[in-house]
Amino acid sequence: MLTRRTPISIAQAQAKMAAVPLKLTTEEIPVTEANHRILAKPAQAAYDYPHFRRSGVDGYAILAEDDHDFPRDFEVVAEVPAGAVFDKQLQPGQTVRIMTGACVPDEASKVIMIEKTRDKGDDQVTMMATEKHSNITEVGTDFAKGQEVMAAPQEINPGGIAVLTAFGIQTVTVYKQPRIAIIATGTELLAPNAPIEKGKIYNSNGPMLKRLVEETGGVVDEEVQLPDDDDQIQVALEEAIASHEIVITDGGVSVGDYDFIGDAARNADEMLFNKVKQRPGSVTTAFVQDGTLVMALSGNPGACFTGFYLYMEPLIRRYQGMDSRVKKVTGILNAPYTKTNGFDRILRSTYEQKDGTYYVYPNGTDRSGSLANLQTTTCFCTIPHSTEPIALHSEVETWLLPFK
Ligand SMILES: Nc1nc2c(c(=O)[nH]1)N[C@H]1C(S)=C(S)[C@@H](COP(=O)(O)OP(=O)(O)OC[C@H]3O[C@@H](n4cnc5c(N)ncnc54)[C@H](O)[C@@H]3O)O[C@H]1N2
Ligand code: MOO
Repeated sequence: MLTRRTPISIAQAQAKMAAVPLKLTTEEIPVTEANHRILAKPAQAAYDYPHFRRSGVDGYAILAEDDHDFPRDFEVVAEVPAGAVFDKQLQPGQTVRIMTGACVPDEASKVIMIEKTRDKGDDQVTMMATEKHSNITEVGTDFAKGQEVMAAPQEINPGGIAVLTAFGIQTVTVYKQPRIAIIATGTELLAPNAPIEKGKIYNSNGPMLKRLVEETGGVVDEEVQLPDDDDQIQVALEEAIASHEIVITDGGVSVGDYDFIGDAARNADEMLFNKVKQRPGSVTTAFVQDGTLVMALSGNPGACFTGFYLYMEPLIRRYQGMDSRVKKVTGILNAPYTKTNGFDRILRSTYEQKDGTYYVYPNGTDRSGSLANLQTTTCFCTIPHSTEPIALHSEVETWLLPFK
């Protein structure tokens, strides 16, 4: 029997996803493994940085009282390489030869660069001229002791790893990444190494979804491909739900004889939606079962890609205390689009930004079943449902995609 579905708007579907309660948990991990993880607890400076007066050049440190009447001769009383400390007191007429990164004696006011000096031998050096700047980085120039060096939540990047490491911080508290299972369904799906056959296709959505999840900060620890077999799908779904925060299914969500995911949605603890007023991806379905969110994306590649960004990306980000990275802006439609639509249509597009305005270009086909433009799409734009074609240069809601 054909099951009737009640479609809701994209905004309503997104609101339902945003209202799903999530249990955010944290873990402590080594800083060296924290790249792209989301910091959950801010980090503080345990000491001033730098914590000693640091020479910015290779040269000679001098006292303020000697900083006049150049050229001028000095007695070189020590050499201070990086890592060493001059443990005496610099006297008038004396200098220490000091290297970049080395600790400048407290009493010195300036470091004269080597290029401005002449070595006279016998521990004597002539400084030819003074310097405009001290060439010394004072204590606490980067961070003062107790200052927040990294606020939370934020994504740690290689630069952030340097900041944390500079304070000897070895572990950080980050949000746990949601564990996600991907179940691709379809008897037409071939094994990756099988020869191509008439009527069959490779599971191109599976690897795409895995990378989309990973780029968003989730962990895919189960990836299965199943034929359209109700029993097999039910068993896989139950097992995946029992051990994951999120399960993504792909395909088999329409009303065909072999589309079994819709039944699981209707029988679930909570059905969020099983049809959205959008193209592509009107069949997109979401439900909660035993506390696990199941997102059923369309098998059609264009719809699968679109559905991920509209519904999955914000959820995976929220699991890590962060907002979606899909940036919503107003764009100007820079190519005609004459089709009328009963549902809002999300066009895979590209954009350019000129003088603060986003110009949006539909990126070839808008067909749900096409994957031709997935590599080159950089944004979506929404063509609102309407019985009239949308005019060229209309303002359109535009969704800039991350990683593009
Ligand atoms: N009678 C109706 N038929 C259809 C309706 C409808 O309302 N009534 N909706 C259409 C719309 S709209 C869409 S979208 C699709 C959705 O289909 P499913 O999500 O159930 O997906 P499948 O039927 O399994 O496959 C659709 C298409 O995608 C290909 N596919 C599936 N899995 C993959 C994969 N892992 N990698 C690449 N391609 C995949 C599959 O071979 C089909 O060509 O239903 C319409 N039908
Ligand atoms: O929902 Mo389908 O992807 O709209 O063609």
